Amino acid sequence: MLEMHHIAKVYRTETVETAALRDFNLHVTPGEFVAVTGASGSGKSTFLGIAGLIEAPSGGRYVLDGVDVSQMNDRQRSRLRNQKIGFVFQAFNLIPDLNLRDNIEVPLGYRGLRAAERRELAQAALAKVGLAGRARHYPGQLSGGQQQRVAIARALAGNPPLLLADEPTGNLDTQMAAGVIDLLQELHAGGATIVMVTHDLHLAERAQRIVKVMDGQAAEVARDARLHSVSGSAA
Ligand SMILES: Nc1ncnc2c1ncn2[C@@H]1O[C@H](COP(=O)(O)OP(=O)(O)OP(=O)(O)O)[C@@H](O)[C@H]1O
Repeated sequence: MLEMHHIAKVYRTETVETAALRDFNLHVTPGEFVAVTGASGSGKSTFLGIAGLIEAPSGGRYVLDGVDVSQMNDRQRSRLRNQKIGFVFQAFNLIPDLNLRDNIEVPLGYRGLRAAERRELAQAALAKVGLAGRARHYPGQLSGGQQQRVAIARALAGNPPLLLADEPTGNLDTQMAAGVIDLLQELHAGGATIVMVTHDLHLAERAQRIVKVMDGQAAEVARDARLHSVSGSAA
């Protein structure tokens, strides 16, 4: 689904050159739920920007859902992004003046779907996240956890092969965060491929696999190490 081979990303200013990613390798297979974690400045956002086709890598090869996107220009990348990727952001990014159904329909419009089809997909996505009865409500009438569920519905409405989540519970209290992670786990159980960036190790534990970014490189976190780091037990 997502294959990164020796990805490099260098940011250059007049005086400084920063290697944000260097020899970054990651394979995510269809149906996996992967948490990407790491310290501040380790390169998580840079990874997400490249994975989400927002930025181009400086080097290496990135294959997304069978398509080599390494050499694509901005226009080609953004067209593919609409088809292949559903994004979930920390700040939900819902449009306050649109009701929930219209919020979900916006990106479906970018994909060229007709009105009746958009409506059907939006309603189905709302049902999937348990908010079918709220289609005409506005984001401001919902709790933060519910807003994030709508944002997840928006991300998955067009059935993109890959769901990318950037600190999806960062703006939520513990209980609401747990609900959002439950939902991601449900979607994963239903076959979705999910890559979630989080600095929170407890949340990362809820994923099927954890990858830690250190100094611009990805390392698998072994299961024993995970248990040890969270519970203090190597059992
Ligand atoms: N646009 C940019 N221009 C210059 N340097 C950048 C740019 N974006 C990121 N960097 C640098 O690249 C490195 C990786 O940054 P990145 O934002 O990917 O880390 P992060 O793990 O997401 O951090 P955080 O958890 O704090 O968001 C850092 O040293 C950062 O300063």
